[in-house]
Amino acid sequence: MKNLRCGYPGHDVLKGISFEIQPGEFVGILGPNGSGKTTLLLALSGVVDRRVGDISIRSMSLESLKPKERARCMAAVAQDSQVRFPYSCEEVVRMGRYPHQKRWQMDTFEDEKVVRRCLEIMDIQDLADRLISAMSGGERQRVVMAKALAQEAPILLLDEATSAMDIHRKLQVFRVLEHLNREEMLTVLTVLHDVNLAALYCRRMIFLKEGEVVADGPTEEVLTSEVLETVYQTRVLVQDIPHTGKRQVVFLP
Ligand SMILES: Nc1ncnc2c1ncn2[C@@H]1O[C@H](COP(=O)(O)OP(=O)(O)OP(=O)(O)O)[C@@H](O)[C@H]1O
Repeated sequence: MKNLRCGYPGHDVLKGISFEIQPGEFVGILGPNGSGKTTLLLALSGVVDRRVGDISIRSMSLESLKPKERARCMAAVAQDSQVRFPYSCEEVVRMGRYPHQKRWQMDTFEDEKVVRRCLEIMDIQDLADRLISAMSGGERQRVVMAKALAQEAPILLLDEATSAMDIHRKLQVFRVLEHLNREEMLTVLTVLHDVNLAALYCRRMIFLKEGEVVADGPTEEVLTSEVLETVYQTRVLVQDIPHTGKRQVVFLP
């Protein structure tokens, strides 16, 4: 992403953002409400048009990719992934295979295998026949995550994709993502409000404020009280936790 300016009619949200992400990185995008995190992911997915600047993926400009090619490159989970029709959970996960299929093509053995695997790794086999419209928020998020993984794209964009899950489920999902990231080179770019969850799994963090990057680097370098107090205007205590080797943040009242 090079010098990207974009936003909505009448106002630019991102004010000249540049960064490069290498295959196999696990990156957290953090920042206050309205700082432009969702807009950044929407620009990367090609939903919000850029006004100035360039976005390229594997040396190809985003605009040169056809929708199905984009979907084979990147899978995305939106902040509020509502599925308004009464599809079963399995049908929703199956939709993730669409970018790999030709028109009118029946599901192949490979499609079936991938759908089974994604139901299993998101631990939703028991929900397979349930209607997505009749699921809890956290259950629905696991289904939508399974659908994104079924796309088998090398890049995964997540926008608060685990926000409705309990802590056990959040950690379970992030452990799966970490495994796919390390073993299969899945590149993960995730918007998160939970700084401590990000600190456990993201090896790089990009902090946005008012549409600009205020810090970008390895987690151990940018997750500091100075950066957090600048970004969130809140006093914090940053600690390195023994046994885990991870850094965690306490927000002070
Ligand atoms: N469809 C839209 N039309 C006009 N303005 C929008 C639209 N969507 C978002 N905005 C505005 O753009 C700015 C950035 O929004 P964005 O959703 O990218 O922020 P965010 O960092 O993801 O926030 P949050 O943490 O609350 O999800 C905000 O000021 C918001 O009000």
